[in-house]
Amino acid sequence: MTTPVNVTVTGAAGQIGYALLFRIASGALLGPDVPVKLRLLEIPQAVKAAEGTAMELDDCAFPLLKGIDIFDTPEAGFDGANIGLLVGARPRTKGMERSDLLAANGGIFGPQGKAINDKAADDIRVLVVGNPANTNAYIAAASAPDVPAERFTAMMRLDHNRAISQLATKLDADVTDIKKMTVWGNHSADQHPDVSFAEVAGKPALDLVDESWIADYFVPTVAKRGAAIIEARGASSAASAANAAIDHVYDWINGTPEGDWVTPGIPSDGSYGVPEGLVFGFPAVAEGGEWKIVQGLELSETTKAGIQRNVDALVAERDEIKAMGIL
Ligand SMILES: NC(=O)c1ccc[n+]([C@@H]2O[C@H](COP(=O)([O-])OP(=O)(O)OC[C@H]3O[C@@H](n4cnc5c(N)ncnc54)[C@H](O)[C@@H]3O)[C@@H](O)[C@H]2O)c1
Ligand SMILES: O=C(O)C[C@H](O)C(=O)O
Repeated sequence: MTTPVNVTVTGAAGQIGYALLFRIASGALLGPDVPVKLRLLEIPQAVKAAEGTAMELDDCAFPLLKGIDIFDTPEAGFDGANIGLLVGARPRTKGMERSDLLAANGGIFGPQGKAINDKAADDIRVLVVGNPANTNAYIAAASAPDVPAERFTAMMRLDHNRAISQLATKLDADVTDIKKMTVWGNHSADQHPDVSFAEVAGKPALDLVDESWIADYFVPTVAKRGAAIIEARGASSAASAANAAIDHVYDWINGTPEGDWVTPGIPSDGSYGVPEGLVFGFPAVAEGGEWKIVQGLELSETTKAGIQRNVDALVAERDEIKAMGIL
């Protein structure tokens, strides 16, 4: 039998964890022939709830699920991990400044990065979902000097999927007709959703929608969708976030379809003027388990400005965590 892949999920007892674990166990993360072992990492107070979720996973009798273990230290949770889904994070609570949020998450993603460095399998691939996802991924990567930085990624796929859905709705098109969508930058309201290169059933999207719709509806709707979901549900997105995490990892491992690209948050190699190392949403294809940034795109002034806005925001976060001595 194929050796099971060890998948560590942090924040396993949270709402994204609950939407994610059953899909991983069903084979959606890696494919219908790949057995998995789940390693659930939680804080001690939430271990009991994680045990409840594990009982439910058992009760599904998933053919591909070959084991579930629950841990409350990163060293144990990431021991032998092939895939790490870093979902658990410190949410912003009332009265908390942005710097407090960065400091609290630095205290989570620094030690988790170190544990990945020391304990994970050589082929470890990490997706950070917990916010602020791009900077948390940066902190984890910087805390794992022995792991290639490009193995640390942040989730921009939810923004990418939201952008596809908005364009499809506007044009009454099928989502599968939309290719080459891009969301540059940070998973925050600063992000720059970009239809410049998108195609709809083979036609340039820019020939089908006008500039005012893009600027006044599309960009703010996609960028503020997370807040709109919170407003409507009274809780942040969970199933759509879990779905995007599945899409990101599935494509990373199995490759992106020919003639299309997706948006992962990946450490910059300096492409498009983004400072090296910043974890940034880029148009990218996956081949042989590696993300490759799509090169040679001719950027409009609007796209260049959107990229710069995100660079400035992420550089500010990076400088802030360095000033706080987190790295
Ligand atoms: N990148 C994205 O697109 C995206 C989308 C939606 C949500 N998010 C973020 O994902 C994160 C999780 O969301 P949720 O709705 O599941 O939150 P949640 O509060 O329901 O669950 C978070 C879980 O993480 C656990 N946790 C906290 N610190 C931990 C640690 N050090 N180690 C292990 N587990 C820890 C908590 O005990 C809790 O069970 C949040 O930061 C949220 O903002 C990101
Ligand atoms: O958790 C949030 O603040 C929102 C989330 O990142 C989302 O985009 O849905």
